[in-house]
Amino acid sequence: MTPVFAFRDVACLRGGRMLFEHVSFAVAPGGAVLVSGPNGVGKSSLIRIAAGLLRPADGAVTVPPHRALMAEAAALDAARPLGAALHFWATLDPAPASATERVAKALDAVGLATIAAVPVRLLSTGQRRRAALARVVASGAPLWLLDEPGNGLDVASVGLLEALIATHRAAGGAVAVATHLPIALPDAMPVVLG
Ligand SMILES: Nc1ncnc2c1ncn2[C@@H]1O[C@H](COP(=O)(O)OP(=O)(O)OP(=O)(O)O)[C@@H](O)[C@H]1O
Repeated sequence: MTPVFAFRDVACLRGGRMLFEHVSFAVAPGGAVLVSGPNGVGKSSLIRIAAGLLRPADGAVTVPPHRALMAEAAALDAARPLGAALHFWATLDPAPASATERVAKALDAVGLATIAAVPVRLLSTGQRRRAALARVVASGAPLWLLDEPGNGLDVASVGLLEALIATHRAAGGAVAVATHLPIALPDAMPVVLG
């Protein structure tokens, strides 16, 4: 198996404190990692290391060059209409389909197509989370890094999230989910911190 996403003996040091050490896993295309553990153990930090936003204190990280991160902040321009805000980022993705096509499909997939013209600042909390998910879907990235993706989502939207992850994996994509909420992630590799 050639892993698309792997940690080998990774350690994370933050604020002078060793959060975790010797974290190892390897995921093939279509695979998933489920990162769990109590508050403050370093779940978000692990995701940030995978995203390239935080340097590991030790170990080796294998990730594809193009990956999509869904974290607490949606990183969408609050003043722009939702569709335009997503389009801005989608034009930067190295994906074969056009940005316009990817954004339209992603908005449809998360059930926000009818509010594409609404400014991001007017979205509800759950809609904002689904917009962040649309950003991930539109990216076309082979690796999705999802930090607490279920936060702020209602039951139906969590089902939607699970279905989108399943579709991504069925197409050969990989995913890492850090969460303290239950999520259906069949055959995921568990990474339990703390
Ligand atoms: N920039 C920083 N500098 C120093 N320490 C930090 C920094 N960011 C986070 N930490 C600390 O690192 C620890 C782990 O934080 P992290 O957000 O990775 O945990 P988590 O497992 O995702 O927590 P939660 O479940 O509460 O979201 C916390 O104690 C936090 O205070």
